[in-house]
Amino acid sequence: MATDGKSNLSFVLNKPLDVCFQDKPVPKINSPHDVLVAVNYTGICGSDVHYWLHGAIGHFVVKDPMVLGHESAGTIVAVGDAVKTLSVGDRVALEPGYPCRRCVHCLSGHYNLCPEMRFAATPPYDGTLTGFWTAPADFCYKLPETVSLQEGALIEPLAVAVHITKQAKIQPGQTVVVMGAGPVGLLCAAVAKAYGASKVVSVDIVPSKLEFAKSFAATHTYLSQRVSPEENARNIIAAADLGEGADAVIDASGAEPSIQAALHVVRQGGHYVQGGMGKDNITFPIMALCIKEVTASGSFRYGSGDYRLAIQLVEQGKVDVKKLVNGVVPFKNAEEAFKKVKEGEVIKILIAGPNEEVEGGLDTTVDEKKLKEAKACGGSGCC
Ligand SMILES: NC(=O)c1ccc[n+]([C@@H]2O[C@H](COP(=O)([O-])OP(=O)(O)OC[C@H]3O[C@@H](n4cnc5c(N)ncnc54)[C@H](O)[C@@H]3O)[C@@H](O)[C@H]2O)c1
Ligand SMILES: OC[C@H](O)C(O)[C@@H](O)CO
Repeated sequence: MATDGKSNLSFVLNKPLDVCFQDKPVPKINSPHDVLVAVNYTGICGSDVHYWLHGAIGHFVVKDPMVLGHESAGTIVAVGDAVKTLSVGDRVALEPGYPCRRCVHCLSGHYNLCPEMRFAATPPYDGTLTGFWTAPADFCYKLPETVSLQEGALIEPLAVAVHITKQAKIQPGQTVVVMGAGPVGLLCAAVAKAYGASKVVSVDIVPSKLEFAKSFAATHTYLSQRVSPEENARNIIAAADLGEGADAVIDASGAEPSIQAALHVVRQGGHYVQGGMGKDNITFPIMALCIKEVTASGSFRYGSGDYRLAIQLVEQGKVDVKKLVNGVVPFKNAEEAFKKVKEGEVIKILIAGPNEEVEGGLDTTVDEKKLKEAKACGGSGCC
């Protein structure tokens, strides 16, 4: 068997700031529709860092030790008898949440809203920072030849951005403002451009993040000031010559001042999408929403078609996810990687699987100096 002699070492959160490595049994394929995947690379998401620091996100509380990680790509090592679409050796991006497939949300195509969702590294479910992972074959997406396994690990946050940006209903030639230039905001900016936006304005409170955004996808940037949301909004409109306002505004910060400014930046009849997750309750400019007849949507994770589109965007060279990766660390350095994300020293860092050789190790030279000013959540309130 391909797992012989291989480690199923897993990176386990016991309680806040208390992690350990545990050699767990290699999981078994329990359904003929499942596959067994050797995990090659895993990215760290803000939510992983949040669980590591606080042991909870909202009502999701880590009560028992939980394996972290959900942004992964791997290689198929075994397939169930009924699997027709994947073979041993295929390289795949892992979609880390499995819905019930039977409820009204699943049956209407919105499986991301399934109340029975089993999502990796959302308690009580273990995550993908482990040697081997079993998954339904239809939640493993074969990577094209030209897409690397490291890029494959970035498909998860890109799928988040695809889902958010879809809700913004961007038409070719339209203008888009993205609040927040962390990984999700950067990817939303790139997806908006791929959807044909003529102007994509990245807004943040950290100058170095905006410099990177300009080199990545943004046509314009704006450094948010400590002024009223209305004034920030007027400045954004002026900086990018948005006329009456932006056709679509995406919040990828979760920060209250950013959300407030967003409602003043969007044009009459425009679209506003809430992707950022910060405080549960904020003061919200509801009159602007009403009077301008803004269409507002929330966005949660990803649904039908989002992973496939994310992979296509990478394959076609429309979103260069490699640019976001500052370095790759061996599995034994997983906690160090979490610290670097928390300190805002990296945009994305990948942790190699426990059976993966890593050459070179972490390289934060690209952005180390600049990004040191940033905090992991950039003050959005999530951490
Ligand atoms: N909707 C979903 O399914 C989903 C999935 C993943 C992440 N998220 C959320 O999306 C958000 C972004 O994720 P990320 O990984 O890029 O996080 P991040 O913390 O790296 O990025 C947030 C960015 O917002 C910036 N920011 C803070 N205050 C601001 C302000 N007033 N104006 C403008 N920018 C401001 C920060 O400097 C930072 O660059 C987070 O809130 C995260 O929880 C949502
Ligand atoms: O990318 C998926 C997200 O990280 C998760 O949904 C998390 O933020 C909430 O559980």
